[in-house]
Amino acid sequence: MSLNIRTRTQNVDWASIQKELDEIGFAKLPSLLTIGECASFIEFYKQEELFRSTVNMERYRFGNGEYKYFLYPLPDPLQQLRESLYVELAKTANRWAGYLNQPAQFPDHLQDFLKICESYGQTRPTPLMLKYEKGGFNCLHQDLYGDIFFPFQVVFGLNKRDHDYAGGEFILVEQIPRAQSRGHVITLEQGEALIFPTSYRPFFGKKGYYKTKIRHGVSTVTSGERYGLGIIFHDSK
Ligand SMILES: O=C(O)CCC(=O)C(=O)O
Ligand SMILES: [Fe+2]
Repeated sequence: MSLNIRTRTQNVDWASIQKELDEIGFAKLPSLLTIGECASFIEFYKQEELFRSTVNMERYRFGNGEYKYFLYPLPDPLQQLRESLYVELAKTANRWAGYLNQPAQFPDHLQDFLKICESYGQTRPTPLMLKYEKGGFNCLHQDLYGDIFFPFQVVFGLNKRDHDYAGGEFILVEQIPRAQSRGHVITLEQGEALIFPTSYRPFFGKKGYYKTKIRHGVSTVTSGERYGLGIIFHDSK
């Protein structure tokens, strides 16, 4: 039997992930979800009662595709992922705040961070699922839903690249002050995830650390259907 998701998350080599996050700002997680778990998330997508809203991306000119925000209570595997990933990433978030001479502001556990969100009127759940068909894409954006935001988010690939779909690479664009922007293209295998900055990262330059603004998106899906699971830690207004 496979270990529960919380234990699998704890067993990741976080020291090397932390190092990668410090060096390049983003890091891939090894497959945390089994193929069966990916399939059950794709099944969730059809169950309207699990979601609080559905967004047609074309309508808002966000891209071409559809996404749905989950309702509370989140499905158990998602709750486990959100809580256990938060514990590790809060360490990085506080370290990054230190690089930028800000106080450590992220509590050790998700439930305490969500209390801070609540005090700012951010109470609606933000974890989401996204679906793109041929021709689908997601414009470069940031997912900020109020004054409070957690500096990392995580996205999981739920189906098999170059089998269930083609194209649809994940894109990060880093806006470097007084310089040209840098793009990163990341492919996700089924069950793999990417940790990336929600808004900015501390970048070590000649005069110490400064912030580079980071936006993310998805390139055009050229065939098939691509499903993703996005874990955002701050709640929304
Ligand atoms: O579909 C994707 O991979 C993009 C996900 C995304 O924008 C998010 O998780 O915030
Ligand atoms: Fe996003």
